Amino acid sequence: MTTQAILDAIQSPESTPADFAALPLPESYRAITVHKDETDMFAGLETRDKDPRKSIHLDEVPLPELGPGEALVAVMASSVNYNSVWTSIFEPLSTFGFLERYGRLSELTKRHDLPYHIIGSDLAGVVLRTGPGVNAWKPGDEVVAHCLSVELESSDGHNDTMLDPEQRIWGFETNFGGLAEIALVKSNQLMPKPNHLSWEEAAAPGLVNSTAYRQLVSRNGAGMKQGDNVLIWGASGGLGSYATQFALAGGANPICVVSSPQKAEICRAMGAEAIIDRNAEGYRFWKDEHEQDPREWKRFGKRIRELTGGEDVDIVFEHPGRETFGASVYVTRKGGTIVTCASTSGYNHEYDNRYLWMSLKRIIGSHFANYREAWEANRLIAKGKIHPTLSKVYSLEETGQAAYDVHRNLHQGKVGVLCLAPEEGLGVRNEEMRAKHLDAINRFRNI
Ligand SMILES: C/C=C/C(=O)SCCNC(=O)CCNC(=O)[C@H](O)C(C)(C)COP(=O)(O)OP(=O)(O)OC[C@H]1O[C@@H](n2cnc3c(N)ncnc32)[C@H](O)[C@@H]1OP(=O)(O)O
Ligand SMILES: NC(=O)C1=CN([C@@H]2O[C@H](COP(=O)(O)OP(=O)(O)OC[C@H]3O[C@@H](n4cnc5c(N)ncnc54)[C@H](OP(=O)(O)O)[C@@H]3O)[C@@H](O)[C@H]2O)C=CC1
Repeated sequence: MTTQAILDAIQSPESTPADFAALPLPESYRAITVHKDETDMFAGLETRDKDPRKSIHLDEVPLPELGPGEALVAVMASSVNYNSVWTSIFEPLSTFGFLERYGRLSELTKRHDLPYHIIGSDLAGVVLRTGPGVNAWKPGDEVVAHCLSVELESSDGHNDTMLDPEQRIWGFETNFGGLAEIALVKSNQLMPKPNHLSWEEAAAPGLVNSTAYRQLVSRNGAGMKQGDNVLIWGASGGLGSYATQFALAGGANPICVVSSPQKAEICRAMGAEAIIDRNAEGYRFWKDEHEQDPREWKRFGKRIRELTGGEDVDIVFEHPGRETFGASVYVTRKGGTIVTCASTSGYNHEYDNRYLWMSLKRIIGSHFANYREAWEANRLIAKGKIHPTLSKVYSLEETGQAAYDVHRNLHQGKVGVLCLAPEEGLGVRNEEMRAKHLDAINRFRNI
């Protein structure tokens, strides 16, 4: 049995749930992996010189056993997230440590502790099989998957599932991720595929859209409201391209920071007016490796005031980390919020705490999203209120190059990967709705 029969079933409009349930599953499938015995391959190199094209492999792997509460999904398309870049350069830690720790939890989780890690935290595809206890989904359902994996055996996670002590990011801290022809997920990761999008468009928003939603919109994050000035770093990147859309759709005023005129143009096309090209304006927040330059924070703050008519920002949408964090804390208005979900440029942040406490500012840590937040973020995509920001699409074989592009900041928005889908543009079920939003859906394409 090969994956071709699965693809044929997905592409036939006649296929029924019973047909999918009756499809024999293949014993193995193709998947993007990193290898445990290569964990030290980049030892001694600078972060920027660690090349994902060298560590990322396309392997034939055995199909994992399906457990209770789980689903096997035929993956039509996936996307590259920065977490896959981290995995591929083995920073800040090798993800094999996460798999080993997960493997110690139970007989079933032992499946994840393997000498290879199938990576990827997004997918759009079709449910093939569900395990015992799964009633909400059935074979043949067209789905996307969010990347929150939780056990929920402790009371701690029952207010907000992100607080579960066994909270993990699927395809980063668990195995059997989405950059593959078949993926293993918990059924409470599944959500309906937006029917006006192709497979690769539907697979693009998931992780970053959900993260930006919690970080910026949800009461668990900054709780953005109408009229807020929101400073968005990397506003045309993965997270930022969704944060910018949420700010605009929610009646806030995004101040978009980017690093080229081309990226500024993308933000303008999304509807943003206040844009800062950090390259053109040459901000140097650090004088050297050890000392920041508060005059540069002030110059940046003045520029923001010019763009807002004299106002400071209510919210900073932070993720670059060490390089920008001091400036982010400085430019936030009295009582405002810096909400952070990452530290791309370094996780040891420094800022002048006087500007935080004397001006009653708050720093909020935010990480991915709970199921409800991911569902709400996906619903906005399905309703055409927020759009995918897919720029370029690669084949599964080219995933190393796709990850390299993201690592070297050569990409725009999101980068897609075709898994089982033989070409782009398949899987659209609602052409009428698509036609209404076509320009917005294609805004990031091929730039
Ligand atoms: C959705 C997409 C997201 C992204 O893209 S995010 C970006 C990518 N992600 C990352 O870069 C994060 C990668 N992860 C990490 O770097 C590490 O993952 C953490 C630093 C977050 C955690 O480090 P660790 O060593 O795994 O965890 P510990 O909590 O330090 O646990 C080690 C031991 O320390 C004990 N411990 C924890 N807190 C305390 C405490 N407050 N007092 C005393 N001990 C403590 C624990 O229990 C455990 O112990 P025991 O080894 O025996 O199990
Ligand atoms: N905790 C969580 O749940 C999540 C965390 N993340 C993390 O967030 C980070 C960003 O992810 P994502 O948006 O997908 O990545 P992208 O690379 O797609 O976008 C990030 C953008 O940030 C800007 N940027 C990068 N470095 C700097 C810097 N030193 N100073 C200022 N701006 C910078 C760049 O834009 P420009 O050059 O135009 O300024 C870049 O395009 C990653 O570290 C990722 O692991 C991502 C998703 C979820």
